[in-house]
Amino acid sequence: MKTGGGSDEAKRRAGERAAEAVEDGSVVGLGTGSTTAFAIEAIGRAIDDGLEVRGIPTSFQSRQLAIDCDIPLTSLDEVLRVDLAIDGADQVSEAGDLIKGGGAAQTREKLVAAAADRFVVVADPSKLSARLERSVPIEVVPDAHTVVAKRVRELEPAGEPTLREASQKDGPVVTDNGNLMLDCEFGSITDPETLATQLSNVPGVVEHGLFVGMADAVYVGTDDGLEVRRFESE
Ligand SMILES: O=C[C@H](O)[C@H](O)[C@H](O)COP(=O)(O)O
Repeated sequence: MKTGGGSDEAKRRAGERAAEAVEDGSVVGLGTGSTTAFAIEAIGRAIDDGLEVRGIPTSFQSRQLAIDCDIPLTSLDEVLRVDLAIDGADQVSEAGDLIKGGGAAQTREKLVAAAADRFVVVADPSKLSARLERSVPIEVVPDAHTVVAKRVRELEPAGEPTLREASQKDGPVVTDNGNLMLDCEFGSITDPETLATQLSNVPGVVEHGLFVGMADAVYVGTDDGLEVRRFESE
């Protein structure tokens, strides 16, 4: 599993606090990554104690973990809405915008977050930044990776794309959806909303990792506490 930079204790605090917000009888979106894993495990323990929920996983990883935790699963084909989606982030700006996709899961994560009444992000302080400035992960259909990379270089502001290479396989990372990943460096992103629209408009882009105006709250765990930042999602 990909792991973020923060301490496990900080991640655990954020994840477990988010799990406390899951209500009996609800449908919960199960995000991907090392921070959300703490929330999924806590939901599993609550189910052992009688909580009734159904989960919608956002990746192979979160599905497997949910199965291990005996969380009953459903899908967006079976339910019309998600009550609460819980997910991690690679970077969180002061405005509450996110960069996601460090684990190549942003496409299903965005689907589930967009279907949710409430979207809670779990993070540790290493994820916080005044502006978004990490590279933006973009899932592309395999035939399109060269032309999408060219279009990204031609954007204003221009991005510098790198095809994500697998670490224990020759060749590229292949996503859960059978696609490839471009990590695109834009420097400090001054207008995430415009960049998000530009990227969505490039043919061959399946989904990018900019989540603009989507988070309702960010739970930031630390080694000895927790800060809750609330936002008005669009
Ligand atoms: O594709 C992966 C997801 O967007 C993750 O939620 C994100 O990378 C954060 O993961 P972690 O909690 O392990 O830092």
